Amino acid sequence: MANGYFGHDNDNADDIRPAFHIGQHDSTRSETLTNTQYGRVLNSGFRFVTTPITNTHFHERIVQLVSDSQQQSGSRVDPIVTPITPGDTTLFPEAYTSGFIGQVLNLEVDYANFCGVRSIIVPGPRQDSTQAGSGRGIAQYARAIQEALLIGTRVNLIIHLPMYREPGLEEKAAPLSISDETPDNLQSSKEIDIFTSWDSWHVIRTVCDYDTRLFVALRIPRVLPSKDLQMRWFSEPLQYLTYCPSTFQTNKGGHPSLGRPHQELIHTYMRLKHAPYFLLCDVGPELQDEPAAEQKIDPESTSQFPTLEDAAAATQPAKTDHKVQGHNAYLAYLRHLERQQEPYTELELNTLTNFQDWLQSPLQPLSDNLESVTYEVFEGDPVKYNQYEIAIEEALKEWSELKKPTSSPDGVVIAVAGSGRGPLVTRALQASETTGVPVKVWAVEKNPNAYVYLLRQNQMVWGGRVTVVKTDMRAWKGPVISPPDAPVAHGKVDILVSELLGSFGDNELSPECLDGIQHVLAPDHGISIPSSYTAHMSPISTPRLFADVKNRREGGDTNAFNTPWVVRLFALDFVAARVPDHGRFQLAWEFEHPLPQATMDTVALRRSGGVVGGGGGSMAGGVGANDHNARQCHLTFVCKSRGVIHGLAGYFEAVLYESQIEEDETGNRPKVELSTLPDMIDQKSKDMVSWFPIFFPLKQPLYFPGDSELEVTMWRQTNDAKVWYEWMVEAFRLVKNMVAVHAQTRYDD
Ligand SMILES: C[S@@+](CC[C@H](N)C(=O)[O-])C[C@H]1O[C@@H](n2cnc3c(N)ncnc32)[C@H](O)[C@@H]1O
Repeated sequence: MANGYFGHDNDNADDIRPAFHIGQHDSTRSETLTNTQYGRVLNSGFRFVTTPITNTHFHERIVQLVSDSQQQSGSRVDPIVTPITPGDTTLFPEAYTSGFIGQVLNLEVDYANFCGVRSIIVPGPRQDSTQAGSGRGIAQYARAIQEALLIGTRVNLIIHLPMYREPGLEEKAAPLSISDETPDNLQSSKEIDIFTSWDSWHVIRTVCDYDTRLFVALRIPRVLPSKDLQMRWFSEPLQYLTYCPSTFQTNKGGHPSLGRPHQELIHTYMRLKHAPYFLLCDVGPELQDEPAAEQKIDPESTSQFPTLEDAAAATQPAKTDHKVQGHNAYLAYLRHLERQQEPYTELELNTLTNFQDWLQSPLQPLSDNLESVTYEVFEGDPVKYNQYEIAIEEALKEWSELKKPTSSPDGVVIAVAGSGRGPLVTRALQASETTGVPVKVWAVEKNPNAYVYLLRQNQMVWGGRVTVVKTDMRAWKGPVISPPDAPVAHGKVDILVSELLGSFGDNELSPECLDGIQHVLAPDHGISIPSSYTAHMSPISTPRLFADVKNRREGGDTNAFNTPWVVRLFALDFVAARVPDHGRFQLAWEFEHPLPQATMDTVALRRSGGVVGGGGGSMAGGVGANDHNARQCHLTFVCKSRGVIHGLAGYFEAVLYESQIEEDETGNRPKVELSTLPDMIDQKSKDMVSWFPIFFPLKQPLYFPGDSELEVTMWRQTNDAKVWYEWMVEAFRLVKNMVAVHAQTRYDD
């Protein structure tokens, strides 16, 4: 059948794709479904269905109450709503599907909570706070949701909101009172501000203090907004994507379908680890032939609650009902899209999806001794090691071409500083074999357990070609070059290979360790792989991570907001625009190795206490021997759309080796590099997963208006005993001749 989405697909059955959970909602439904009706909906292919908590009887009762109260002129006291009666609802504890609620939230939430309901979809506000005259309404709405979360202690509240307010398409509901009506002149603006609906959500969740039981059901419009709004919603806790028939277009075969932008949006959103469910609204099946449950229970019998048996009997299906449910074209189309989803790659299946937005404390390989299994995880990513091997190969080739001297008569002396279980040692030996340049390899490691492993590797794999040394690299005197029976003499190293990099480059103290071993490097021709590394950052909106960090702090981790977390950032919105001179990702600072001799001489002088007055010693009270590794940056990010940030995403790049011979037509020398920057990783080290980004959280989310500048100041602070980061973000907006300022300051120790 052409374009009917029934066909078999030829995909590989082993491919695993994101699964679509598709439910059904009927906006005209006023009663809980009977078992038969429920079965019918499930039989037509839906996985779940919504039910109202209360019925029209309840709604009419409330409207009447409001109207009576308004007629009592001068009355400023709210009418008292009597409790829900059996006539007000067809939801009983044995029915437990999710549902829409209307007015009088607390009563309904409380009752639903009693019935065992776990998810309640609450219609969102019909106007947004940024629309004139609506601010108070949103505040009240948010306050009501906050209270409902307290009352419904086990339910998730899911606020149904449009992605943006499509002009003329907003639902028109009968207002409860005259004061709820909006004057026409407030609705007639021709300008479309697409962020107003998100603004309302932001107010609601802020009032609810980022409660982790608060979610969004996002109504998808027929015309999608710009990508920045799509990504803003992507970063929010999405529970449902709701689609009405009006969202779909009709294809040539007369069947509902979605255009390319919609397909791309679904593709993006469905890569989330906790992907949203689909809710198809008002697409059938028709269930009118089944008598409504309400008709079987006398709405006036408010004094007598039916027994569970009576209620169950009243909702039994009619025995004569044999109507077969038809094919649902909307559902079939979504199933078709499900089959079109890209299968997960090996990398996504095994690593990336599991780690999405999962906060990890950064490793401290200098102060802690890593376990074998941690090394095994490192070794699972070949990309990093391939890049190192290429860098060593290039260095050896050029060593030979430039006829550089070697520190040993046996060949180029390579020391792998911080060898772990030895993967870089293996790569160094391979590079020597590939290039034919002889090498003498030393493996230096301070972890006593990894040292045992290295000794075994040397016996079993490297054929005794490596000298293994157990020491802190900063205390190593260099390769022993004297014969066993002569007084000990130390030689130099030609190529110092290390991998001490953290997610922000320098955060695992690579600069401090490499400074400490630099004295073994051959002074004139010795090189370091890596030769330099840089830290980069971008301000981000990550409401879920903010809630996670907040919960950790409330759970007793008092340093949760002072910790830079390692995390595979995924559900995030990069709020900064890409504009000339102010990129989305900006360079914070750089480290280079080896350091110039003059710097090393100053460090030595300070350490020996030889610098007195004028420049010696740090403000922190030490001798200042590590002051040269302090850094500071002040960066300006431009934000076109308004939003909120929850922290800074940190990345790094490293130059492993830069050619000393070749130059391209623009005078640049070819480099072997690593990068974790989202816009560079594919070019420099595709598929590398050894490092996830780092997240520097803010203690309070920082809201900024449209056309703002975010100014980020960060420090790498150091005294003689430790290294730490401090960070601060300010938002500026130019208002005629005035400057509006918000500020945040955070630090880590
Ligand atoms: C990130 S791991 C890398 C290990 C290995 N090169 C790899 O790629 O699998 C860093 C290693 O450096 C070692 N290390 C860190 N600081 C050191 C120091 N000051 N002296 C010696 N080893 C050190 C750690 O014990 C750890 O084995």
